[in-house]
Amino acid sequence: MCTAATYVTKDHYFGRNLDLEFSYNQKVTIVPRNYEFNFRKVKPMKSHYAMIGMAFVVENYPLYYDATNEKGLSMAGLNFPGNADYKQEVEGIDNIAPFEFIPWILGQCATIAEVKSLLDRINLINIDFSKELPLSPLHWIISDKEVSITVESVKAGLKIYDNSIGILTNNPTFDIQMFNLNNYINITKEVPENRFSSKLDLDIYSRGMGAIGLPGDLSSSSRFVKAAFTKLNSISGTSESESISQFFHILGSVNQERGCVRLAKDTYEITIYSSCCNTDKGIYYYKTYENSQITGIDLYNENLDSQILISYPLISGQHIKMQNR
Ligand SMILES: C[C@H](CCC(=O)NCCS(=O)(=O)O)[C@H]1CC[C@H]2[C@@H]3[C@H](O)C[C@@H]4C[C@H](O)CC[C@]4(C)[C@H]3C[C@H](O)[C@]12C
Repeated sequence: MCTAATYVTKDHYFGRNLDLEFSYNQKVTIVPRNYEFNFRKVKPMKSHYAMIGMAFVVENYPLYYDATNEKGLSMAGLNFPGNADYKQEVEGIDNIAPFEFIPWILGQCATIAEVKSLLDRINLINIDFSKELPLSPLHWIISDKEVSITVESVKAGLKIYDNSIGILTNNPTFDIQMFNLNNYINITKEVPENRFSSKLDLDIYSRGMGAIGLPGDLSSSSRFVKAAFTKLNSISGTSESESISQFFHILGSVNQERGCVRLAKDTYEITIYSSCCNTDKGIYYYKTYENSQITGIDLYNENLDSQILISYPLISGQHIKMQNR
């Protein structure tokens, strides 16, 4: 499972939890403006917007999980098993493989309006990156500094939803996830009133009782509700430190701890990394399951006019600051 979120204070933030039972060798990867992007069915992109994000680099190709470009446009792919349906090639439109989708959009677009016009002539095709890295069943959240959309290629075609809450998890389809929020209309951050019965003298014996009924399990529909509630009620100061702290707390509300979701004997899904990109400043922050310290990588600290991919391996292991020695 995975969860993606957006958040605005003074700046705009975009990030995700990557939940899985194993790791590819993903790294924070910067694609400079003149790296040549090759595509299977459309013309190469020789120059484009620079971008930063998490990618598994294979044969010098960045297989992005999530990324942000220099215009602040961001995009993340999340698992969508059983629903994702990629199509056969169609002549006369842009046939893009799912692993090319993030570079295709972030390379050319600055805003969601521009993304929507590219999506008008796109066909997500069923082409594997390789035999070893076959098609991933994904759907995507794409956000500029103002708004977000969700893109789902399903049996019925390409669905584009306005994502007014800036949250995405996994199944079911986005329209159903949004409808499901109706079931939680009563949940509140406030001290609840007794609406059960005026004949009973019910007691507020604890703080937080307004949110009793907010799901706490790790299913994708429950994480959608929990992350939406946490994000929509989030308050923080506007400094970078306060903003990214709050962002990681939003993602932390739907973290997967090792041992709670078993997939097979001795195999458990965990939150492998959490990311938070300041999309205005181009700084990509991350934490990993074994490294709670926040690490940042600055897009603008690199030569963005080069042609060569830049990758930073994830720093692993805890970095504990001892205070009395
Ligand atoms: C599995 C990842 C999404 C996390 C998630 O939703 N996990 C939940 C699993 S489940 O619902 O509970 O089964 C996705 C996100 C991005 C994906 C990767 C990117 O799309 C880039 C390449 C694409 C290649 O086709 C396959 C390998 C791959 C490297 C992908 C592997 C995997 O599918 C990733 C890592």
